[in-house]
Amino acid sequence: MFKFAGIEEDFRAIMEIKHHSKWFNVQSVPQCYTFSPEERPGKAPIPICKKIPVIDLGKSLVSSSEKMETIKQLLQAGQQFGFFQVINHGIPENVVTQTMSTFKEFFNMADEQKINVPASKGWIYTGSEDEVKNGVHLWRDNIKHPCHPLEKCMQSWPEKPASYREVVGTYAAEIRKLSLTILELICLGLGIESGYFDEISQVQLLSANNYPACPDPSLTLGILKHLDPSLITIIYQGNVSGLQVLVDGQWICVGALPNAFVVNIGNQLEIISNGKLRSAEHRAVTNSREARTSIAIFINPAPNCIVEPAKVLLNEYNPPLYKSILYRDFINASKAFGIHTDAIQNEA
Ligand SMILES: O=C(O)CCC(=O)C(=O)O
Ligand SMILES: [Fe+2]
Repeated sequence: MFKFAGIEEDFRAIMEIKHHSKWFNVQSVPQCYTFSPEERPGKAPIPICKKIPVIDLGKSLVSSSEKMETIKQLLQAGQQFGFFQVINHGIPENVVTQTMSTFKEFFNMADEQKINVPASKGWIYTGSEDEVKNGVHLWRDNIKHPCHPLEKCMQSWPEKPASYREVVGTYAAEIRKLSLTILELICLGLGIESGYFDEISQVQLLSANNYPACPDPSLTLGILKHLDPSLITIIYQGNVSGLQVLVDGQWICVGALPNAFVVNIGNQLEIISNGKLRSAEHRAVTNSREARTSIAIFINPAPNCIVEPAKVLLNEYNPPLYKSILYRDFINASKAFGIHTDAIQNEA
């Protein structure tokens, strides 16, 4: 009995260290996670905004007049908020729930299984300890990797959890179909020739986030205010809200609706629409009650695509408001993917 008492104690001590070694297991927000008063969310409550349109995509299949109505709603939402939600989108609920469970399982794995060498692996895991913006750590862990074409990238995805490749592959394929449907409806609404986006939307990048519960959400952020460098981004946030959008200088919160996807206009679609659709600044905040998982899929142009206002939208009264730019140059100049910008472009 005496012989093992010490060992047991050591074991307990090791378990304690392991338990506390999770960066978010703290009683208060450490200084290195505290954003400046200008950047932090603060204590003022930001209620869920009921005005962000929830668009029933199923209706667009019913008749051509319903389709025209859906297109009108998409364009209005893209102009006014740069954000909308879609329901009745045709993606089976079990595909979405399995994908969320797989990511939760992934983020719960021990760090040794997640840390990797991005250049050789084809996926990038960034734990909060390694992610610093404006000198402050983000309150999130993140994984990024390309997800189209599947046959090219899937074999380089994480091997654990065992279901990762199959489940996330199915999800990515469903999101691809949905994003092409939305882009085609927007295309029709803008009066651009059908199929314009098929060619220009060949890169698809997945970015999943884990935002643990936080002892003081007023001080820190999951993601700082930013614009997406995509055509569109499709986000699933489950039933925990935390996404906020800046509309007319005010932060508003996007409600978490069951089985709905949040869609936002990225700055490449703003350019192509010559400013008719807007890309709105947004951020992710934390909460003190529960962890939040979100899955964002960016639909992007290929690095060698020239992005410019669509020619049919331009005339003497509507001059181009944006210069033509090679997507690679845009990404390199904006450093939209931070230190991983090169790795992500090479892998795409
Ligand atoms: O977690 C979210 O809801 C926001 C994700 C996001 O804005 C991004 O990944 O660019
Ligand atoms: Fe974003």
